[in-house]
Amino acid sequence: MKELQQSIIQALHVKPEIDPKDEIRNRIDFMKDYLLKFRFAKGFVLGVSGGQDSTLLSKLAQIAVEELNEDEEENTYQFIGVELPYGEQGDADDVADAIEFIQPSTMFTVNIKEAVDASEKSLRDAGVVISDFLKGNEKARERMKAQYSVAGKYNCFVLGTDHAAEAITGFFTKHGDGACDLAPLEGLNKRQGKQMLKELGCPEHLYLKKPTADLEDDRPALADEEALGVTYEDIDAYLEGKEISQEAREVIEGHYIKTMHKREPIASIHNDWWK
Ligand SMILES: Nc1ncnc2c1ncn2[C@@H]1O[C@H](COP(=O)(O)OP(=O)(O)OC[C@H]2O[C@@H]([n+]3cccc(C(=O)O)c3)[C@H](O)[C@@H]2O)[C@@H](O)[C@H]1O
Ligand SMILES: Nc1ncnc2c1ncn2[C@@H]1O[C@H](COP(=O)(O)OP(=O)(O)OP(=O)(O)O)[C@@H](O)[C@H]1O
Ligand SMILES: [Mg+2]
Repeated sequence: MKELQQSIIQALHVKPEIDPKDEIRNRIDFMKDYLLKFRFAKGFVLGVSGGQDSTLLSKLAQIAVEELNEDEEENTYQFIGVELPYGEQGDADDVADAIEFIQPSTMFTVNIKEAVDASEKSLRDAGVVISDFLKGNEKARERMKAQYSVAGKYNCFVLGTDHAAEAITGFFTKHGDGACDLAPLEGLNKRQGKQMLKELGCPEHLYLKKPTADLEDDRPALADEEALGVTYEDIDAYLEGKEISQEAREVIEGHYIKTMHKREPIASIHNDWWK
C-alpha cells in the first residue's frame, strides 16, 4: 500500500472490515456515555434527509435514548428528527420511509426556503450575486442553524453524519453539515454504513439509494459520485487499503489534499498543518 493511502486510513480511523453488530453497539454506547457525562443534555437532534447517513445515525440515536430512558427509569431523553426541506423535497417518500423506520421520539419540519432565499436576496441587494453552487452551501448552513436552535431549545446535542468516505473528499459544507457536537459515524466508509443499516433491519431502498447532497436548484438530486468524479466503491476500497485504478486514486487524493482545511483545526499561528 502506498504511504499516503496508509496515512489517510490511519488519520480517518478506518478498519478494513467491521462487525456491524459491534459497530452498532460501540457507537450507541458512545452517544449514551456522552449524555451521561453532560447531564444537562437530554438527547440529540439531526436532520432527516431520507438518505443513508442520516437514516443510520438517527436510528442509532433513537436506540441510544430509548436505552437511556430504560436504564435511568425516566422518560426525559429524546431524539429529535428534523425534516429540513428547501420548498418541496423531491424524495419526500424516502423521508417518510426513514421516519417510519427510525420512529423518532419527536419530529419537526422546518422549511428552509424562505430563510435561504432571503439570505440570497440580502447578498444580492448588497451587490453580491451568488452562484447556484454557493446557494447550495447556504442551504447546508441554514440547516445547521435550524438544528442548533432546536438543540438549544430542548437541551440537546446536534449530531453530525460525517464519516470516513465523506471526510476523505471533504464533501461537506464547512460550518454547514460539517458542524456538529458529536460525530458518531466517524471512521466508517459507505458500505460499512450499509452493513449496519441492514443489521438494523432498514428497508433496502434507503441504503441502496444513490447518495446525493441535493443542494443545487439547477441540478436536483445530483449524485455525489458525479459531483466528485469518483465512485463510492473506489473510495471505500481505497479506505480499506485495497488497490484501485491510478485514475481513481488521483481523484481521491486530490480531493483529500485540497480539503485538508476542513479536517484540521482552524489555521492559526499556533498550528502548522497548513505550512
Ligand atoms: N486552504 C484553505 N484554508 C482555509 N480555508 C479554506 C481553504 N480553502 C478554502 N477555504 C474556505 O472554505 C470555503 C469552501 O468550503 P465550503 O464552504 O465547504 O464549500 P465547498 O467545499 O466549495 O463546497 C462544498 C461541497 O460539499 C458538498 N456537500 C455539501 C453539503 C453536503 C454534502 C453532502 O454530501 O450531503 C456535500 C457540496 O456539494 C460541495 O461540493 C472557502 O470559501 C474558504 O472560505
Ligand atoms: N433535505 C434535508 N432534510 C433534512 N436534513 C438534511 C437534508 N439534506 C441534508 N440534511 C442533513 O445533512 C446531512 C448531510 O447530508 P448527506 O447527503 O451527506 O447525508 P444523507 O442524505 O443522510 O445520506 P446520503 O449521503 O446517502 O445522501 C444529512 O445527514 C442530514 O442530517
Ligand atoms: Mg443526502
